[in-house]
Amino acid sequence: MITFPAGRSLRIGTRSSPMALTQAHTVADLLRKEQPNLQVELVDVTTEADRWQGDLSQLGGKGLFVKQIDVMLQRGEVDLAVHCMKDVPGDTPLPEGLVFAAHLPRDDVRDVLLFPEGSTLRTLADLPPGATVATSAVRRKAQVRRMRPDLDVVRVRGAVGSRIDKLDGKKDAGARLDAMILATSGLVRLEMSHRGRQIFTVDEMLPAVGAGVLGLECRHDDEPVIGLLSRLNHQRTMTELTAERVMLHDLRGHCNSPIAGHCVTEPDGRLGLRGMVFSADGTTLVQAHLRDGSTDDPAALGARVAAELLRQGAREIIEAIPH
Ligand SMILES: NCc1[nH]cc(CCC(=O)O)c1CC(=O)O
Repeated sequence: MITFPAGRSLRIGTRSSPMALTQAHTVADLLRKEQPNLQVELVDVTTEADRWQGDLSQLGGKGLFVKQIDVMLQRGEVDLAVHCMKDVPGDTPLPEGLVFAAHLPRDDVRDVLLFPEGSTLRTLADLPPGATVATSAVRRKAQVRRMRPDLDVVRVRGAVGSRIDKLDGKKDAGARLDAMILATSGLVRLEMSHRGRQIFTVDEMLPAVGAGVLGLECRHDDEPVIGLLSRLNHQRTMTELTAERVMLHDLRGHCNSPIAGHCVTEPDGRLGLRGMVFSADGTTLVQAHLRDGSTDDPAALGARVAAELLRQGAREIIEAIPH
């Protein structure tokens, strides 16, 4: 076993949003538990995507949140990046020389509905016809439209905390929002889970590929860091994530693709993977669910589900969405 050199400090590159900082601190704490006298340093990175206030797809997609930190990692300016796997693009290979050395145990994958502070509403069904629901993900928009075609789904951007401020009318007065959809895991990380009302089941709203998974990325030749990180790896999460990401890759989803994918280890020990591809308005949808995957070869399951979705016309649906 390669031990981490005494005296070397580990630099974690992180965005300065509250959620990114919480995630970086969580990883720093886990690493210090593995190696009690480890020096960990957080290096703040403000990405172009953090500064951009417009539609992310115009800037090049949400992959930009990870790209800038990846460049610093390649240059050796930081040693470790903590990425939400949901934000790691599936249609492009990992940047040269970088590797995910570990994935933490998956958090809650489900999406959750919030209402403005003080509202007595509890579920999507409580909203009056034509009410406004905010979300930035086409995947969520399409699935809301399936449950409530009468609702007006509008885009919202920014860090989770500032989105909630918008919902509460504390920002952008005028753009009244009646409800908002966010990731449960994000709310939990920000200690705001008390704001969640209806948690959607995965049947109601299939999660994004990689939802709730944090990936720890480093240089592929940085053996001391790889050795340290690999002690934090959660095998089941890694296996399920592999099936989902192979599916995403085979679908060649672009950053704005309305693709959902969720893999679970079934009680019988087999892998089950469900995938969905939606048109932007949610009116067209293809789906596949295979439950006979082997944990020894999650990639094969991902490829089979992707092939089934493509057979049903997924390519045409994906290409029809502007990107
Ligand atoms: N797109 C932003 C983003 N990236 C990861 C999460 C939450 C954590 C996760 O699902 O991994 C969020 C916030 C949200 O979607 O509400």
